[in-house]
Amino acid sequence: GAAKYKDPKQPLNTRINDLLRRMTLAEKIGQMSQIERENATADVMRNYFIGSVLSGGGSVPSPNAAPAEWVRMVNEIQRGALSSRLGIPMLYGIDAVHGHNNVYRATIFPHNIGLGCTRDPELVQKIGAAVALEVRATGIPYVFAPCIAVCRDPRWGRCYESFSEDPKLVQQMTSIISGFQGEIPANGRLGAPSVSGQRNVAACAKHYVGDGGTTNGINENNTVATFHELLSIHMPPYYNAVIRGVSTVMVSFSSLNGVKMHANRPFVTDFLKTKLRFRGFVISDYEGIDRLTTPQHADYVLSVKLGILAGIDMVMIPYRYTEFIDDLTLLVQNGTIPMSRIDDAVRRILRVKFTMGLFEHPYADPSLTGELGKQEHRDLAREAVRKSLVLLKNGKPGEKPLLPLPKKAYGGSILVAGSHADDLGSQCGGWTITWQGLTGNNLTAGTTMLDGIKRAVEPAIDVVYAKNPDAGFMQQNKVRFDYAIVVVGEPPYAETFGDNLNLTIPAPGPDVIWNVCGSIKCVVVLVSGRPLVVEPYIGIVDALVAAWLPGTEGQGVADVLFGDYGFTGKLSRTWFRSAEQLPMNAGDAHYDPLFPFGFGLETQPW
Ligand SMILES: OC[C@@H]1[C@@H](O)[C@H](O)[C@@H](O)c2nc(CNc3ccccc3)cn21
Repeated sequence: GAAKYKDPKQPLNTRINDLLRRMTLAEKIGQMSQIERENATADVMRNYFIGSVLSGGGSVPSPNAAPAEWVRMVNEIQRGALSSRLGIPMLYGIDAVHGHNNVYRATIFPHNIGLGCTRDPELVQKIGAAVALEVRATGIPYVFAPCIAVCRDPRWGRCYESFSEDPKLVQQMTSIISGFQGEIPANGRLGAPSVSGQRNVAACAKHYVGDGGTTNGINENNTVATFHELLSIHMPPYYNAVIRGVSTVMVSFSSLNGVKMHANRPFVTDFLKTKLRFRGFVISDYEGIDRLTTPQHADYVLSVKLGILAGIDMVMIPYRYTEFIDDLTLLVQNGTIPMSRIDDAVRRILRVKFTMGLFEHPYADPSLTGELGKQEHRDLAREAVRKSLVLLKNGKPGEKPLLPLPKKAYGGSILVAGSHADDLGSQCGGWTITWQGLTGNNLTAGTTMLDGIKRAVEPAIDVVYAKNPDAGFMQQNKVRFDYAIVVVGEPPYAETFGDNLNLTIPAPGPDVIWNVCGSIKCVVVLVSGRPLVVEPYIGIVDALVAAWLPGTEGQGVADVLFGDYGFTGKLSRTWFRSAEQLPMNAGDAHYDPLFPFGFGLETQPW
């Protein structure tokens, strides 16, 4: 009859063993290779037995491609993979780190720093489930998310990808894994990968381990920590991820006490695989093994040897896949890498593919294309925006609170000022449509905060928008406006481009605050991937709101500013006074924040 591995009624391990014993070394090494989609022709897939394909940030079939075009592309690559001798389906992975963020018209949710402020793990689980549907709408079954970093220094360019500085809060937010993958089955085996069905996706807990603890927050740098500090700060979210059946774990570019994680066998193999009993597969980061040497790729045979022997099972080799395959083949044939290591890697990869039903459902489900950007998901994102906002000041001493704002301004007009009030790209931040993100309003479908404000106020109210009002404008209009909403913040950035040692509000934000708030009543809304230096302005503003990176559903900000909902958000990380204090986290001996971890004023809805 049919080969046992093709029979879904066979026990999982029977299928794995039956397939593994049939595989040549080339087919095994092919399964361990993940290449960039632009190289993934049907011929390459078939001839190199490629097991996985990725979209790097911004890698799309065409600009503003519709779901149907994504489906066609993914299916075409899959056809190539299935035409190989054993017909092992390929696994397509993409970064869906705050919605399906590479895809035009996808719902973009608040980045993780804002989700941490909601203190709502159930909401975050629903977000995972919604994102899974939007990812499946494009025929993709695997996401490089969630980032479960515990960011300990906001000078790190990726701090917004971290739910919190507090490991317990990050542990709670691993609920997103159960949203992505579905809940583990009652009889599930601890550490076994678990994807419930074809409306779920395989997830990836990243970046293992200590990515959020590097010195001065320098991206991809060195985390100095005792074993106790590591286990009490950076490791806890991985316990929860493994218990929740996370299918994959991505290794961090960073080092731990001087040892590169991509070459760290004691942690990748002995701790994660043996001690924590993780039974999914470990994937490298993008050219992560190349970066084991300085300069990167200086000794690729050594890189391959160290990475694979450390316990990496699948290697993200976007372009140099033939070199990887040749070098690994050589290392196995000359006995440097035992076949048992290769077999462990392939078993783990096959376990994920069999468990998630990829052999039975290798192609996209075209009935799901309508899930992308669905209004129901946008409403969920709008709720998340509302709950992510943190109210840091409301009313000057001895004065009544400014928020919630009245929807009818007595003088008939309000001022909205600042670059970030009408900039969809900036309110989404990095990892949106492109790797680094974009400014402006043409990148995708969404609602700016200005749009939201205009919809929230009474029709008769005149909303005047001035991106960068100078002192003259304010002088001429001193009595015209009842109050102003000033929206300023950071430009979009990702990874190392976001590393920043001073954390001040970029120009012309401070000038806008001085000009507007020095003249009329104002609420400042800060759009940023982390706390910034605000102490100099605290006295002059009437109210201050941290909005983080809210995503496409900007009207969630107006919902709370105008009292349809109350402020409930609580800081997911310490708000420092100046960068000279950093790193400074709750629990530290010297703790002198402007606003402490957990702080957040509340308002009642009208
Ligand atoms: O996009 C794949 C991975 C991502 O999952 C990791 O979290 C992140 O560390 C990561 N960095 C790169 C390298 N940068 C890059 C991004 C987009 C296109 C090309 C290179 C790729 N990736």
